Amino acid sequence: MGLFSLLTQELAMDLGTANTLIIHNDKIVVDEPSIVAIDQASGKLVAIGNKARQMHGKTHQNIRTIRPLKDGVIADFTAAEMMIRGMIRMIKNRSNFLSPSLRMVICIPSGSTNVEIRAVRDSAEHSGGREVYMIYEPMAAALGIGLDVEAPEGHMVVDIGGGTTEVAVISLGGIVCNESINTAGDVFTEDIQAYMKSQHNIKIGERTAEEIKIAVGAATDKLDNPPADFVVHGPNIITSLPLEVAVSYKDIAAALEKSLLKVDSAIMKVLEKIPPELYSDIVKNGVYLAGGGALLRGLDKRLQQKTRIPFHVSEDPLRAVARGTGIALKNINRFSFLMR
Ligand SMILES: Nc1ncnc2c1ncn2[C@@H]1O[C@H](COP(=O)(O)OP(=O)(O)OP(=O)(O)O)[C@@H](O)[C@H]1O
Repeated sequence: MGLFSLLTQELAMDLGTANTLIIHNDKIVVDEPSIVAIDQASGKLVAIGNKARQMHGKTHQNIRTIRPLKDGVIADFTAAEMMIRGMIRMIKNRSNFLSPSLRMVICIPSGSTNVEIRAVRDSAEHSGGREVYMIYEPMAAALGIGLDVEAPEGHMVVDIGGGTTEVAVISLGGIVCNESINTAGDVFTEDIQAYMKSQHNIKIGERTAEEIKIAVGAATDKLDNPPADFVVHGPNIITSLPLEVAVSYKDIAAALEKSLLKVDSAIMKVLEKIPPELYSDIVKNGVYLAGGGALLRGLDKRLQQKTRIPFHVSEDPLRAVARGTGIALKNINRFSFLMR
């Protein structure tokens, strides 16, 4: 090990609205929900990641759970810094991680403003980052999927995260055209809460709605292998008495339809903007789906039917962006032109 590598530690971070992943030495060393629990009186950190998530919706007045990111960008600076610091500390606890000088690559939504980018950079620097580089999420997703982003060939990626859906066409190491909308996993979860209230008179929390989405979430009401119904318990919104409701994937497809139409429309907008030479590459190569939203059952089939272009769900879509950020870090000189 050279002196440089002893003095400089490197890590790649997928700082997401829903989940934060850190790659160190080519391994995912942190994979935690992006949430912290704070003591209201002292302002001190009580829990982070999974532990804080377990408290979400169950706290008393002295403890507040905060998700520091909203719509893909930092919404609460103090909480974001606490979270980044705490997650970096998790690596230190797991290994002999020294951080005299920390080099970090962090991904950011392609629609970020300069102020939002500055916020991520400041938070990373305050958390110990000496050299901080940024890479746009769709570019990281494409690298993580294994696409040759430098080739003179069009690749299209749709990354449906917790806060944003990013649609981008990449060629020659750059984003040729893109759309970024705030309709993604968090909105799908809210749709399910609203649907359960309006259709079944049952009140459910964010965590239960997310469980339903994972268990029976679907983008179409015609699935070849439908999942079993998911049974939900909660209070009747009128009587407050306990209710039990069996939710089917068809219910969830109906609940998500309005939001999925917005995703369809973002994809159509990008397809309309693609230069013809790249369009034919995309028809040939297909479009890659990444992010947790890619796991919605039947989403690839739905999009394929709407566009008549093949859609592929990438391998381990929840980790594609983190993998790509790690690849960018490992090849920092080669990919410096992809970073800010
Ligand atoms: N099996 C599943 N089906 C549907 N949605 C899922 C599934 N698993 C996870 N999700 C959703 O995926 C979202 C998280 O995805 P991901 O980790 O890619 O987002 P993120 O990187 O944190 O967010 P962003 O990129 O918007 O900042 C959450 O809304 C989560 O509920």
